[in-house]
Amino acid sequence: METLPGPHISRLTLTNFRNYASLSLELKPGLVVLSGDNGAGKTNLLEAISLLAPGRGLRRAPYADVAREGNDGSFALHAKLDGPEGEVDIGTGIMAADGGEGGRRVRINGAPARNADELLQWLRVVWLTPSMDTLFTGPAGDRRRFLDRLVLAVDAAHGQRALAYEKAMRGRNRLLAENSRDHAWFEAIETQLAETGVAIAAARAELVRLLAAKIEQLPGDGPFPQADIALAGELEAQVATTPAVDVEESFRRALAAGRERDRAAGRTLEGPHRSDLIVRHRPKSMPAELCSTGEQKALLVGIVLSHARLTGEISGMTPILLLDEIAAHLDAGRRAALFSILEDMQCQAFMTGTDAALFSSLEGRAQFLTVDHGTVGETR
Ligand SMILES: Nc1ncnc2c1ncn2[C@@H]1O[C@H](COP(=O)(O)OP(=O)(O)OP(=O)(O)O)[C@@H](O)[C@H]1O
Repeated sequence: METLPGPHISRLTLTNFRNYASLSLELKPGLVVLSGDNGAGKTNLLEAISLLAPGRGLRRAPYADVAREGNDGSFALHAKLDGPEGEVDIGTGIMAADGGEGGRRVRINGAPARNADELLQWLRVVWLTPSMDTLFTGPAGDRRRFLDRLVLAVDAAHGQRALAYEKAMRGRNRLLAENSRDHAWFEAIETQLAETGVAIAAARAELVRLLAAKIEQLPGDGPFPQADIALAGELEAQVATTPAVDVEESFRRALAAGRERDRAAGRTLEGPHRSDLIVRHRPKSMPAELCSTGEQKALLVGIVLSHARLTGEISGMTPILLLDEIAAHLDAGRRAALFSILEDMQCQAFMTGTDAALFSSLEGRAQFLTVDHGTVGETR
């Protein structure tokens, strides 16, 4: 399937965002290199772009931390997008009067959006940050969150599904904590948990199936090794072989049967909030968590690039990629390979580094910007 060049940000404006009092940047399609000293504001810029996707951005920070310190607590971002369907204006931020309550506002072409999920009609943003270096060795929750973001990029309904599941789970946990024996209440909540839980598991299983097929297309002896990916989770295993209604029913029954056990534990012990993503380094036949730091990074890059291709095919929109300190763990050969893959994908990709020299092979093929204390200048 033919993938069109992705939408790209042609202008980005920041007001009172982190260490930027005000900034207006003209951006080109393709590769953008942001270099500057530690603390200059490179990651802050990527964070701003990540807020053009639903959610709390790549740091998952409270909005109070995002607003420029010493100000009134407000911040605003504007992006002009050039996409297959023409130009789109996106605005998001927090007003001082809101105080962060009720989430950030989103406007698309001047009109208020119902929620941030509407952004997915216009662009997809995918990121890879140094905090993800511990993805394979860290807690399962990090991998679940990573997986759910991958699902959300190809299936815009996934965010609402996850919210509905969490809400139902909080409701059930509250009943457990209150020592309630209200059977009808439990049944109503557990029915919701079963419906949304199975929908989550099915969406994850579908994503893993599609992504695994895409990973197959990475060259077997290439710079970014093929990963074997699988889901570890009761529901995810069942949805692969059993009709969803039957999985729902058995999950509902298991929840009802597990009430006293969960009451003793103080929380719901079963469900897709306990699942994990299992990754193996295929050429080495080794669990990802036992690979070297550089090997894990290369594995992750392979997964993220495969996912970006998949997203481009499914949504028709190649995602905008945010690659924070990407060059740090990659040797020269892998860096060059990454650059040429990104160019082939025709996506706008932002890459940061303290050392612009790591990107010198991109001279004439990328936009180079220097970041310095909350200002950004064009270097060449
Ligand atoms: N709300 C805020 N208001 C003002 N400044 C902030 C705010 N939040 C963070 N900063 C400042 O932003 C700077 C960090 O910027 P950023 O994380 O983008 O750095 P970086 O260029 O990516 O650096 P590194 O190379 O070290 O990763 C710090 O100096 C920090 O104090």
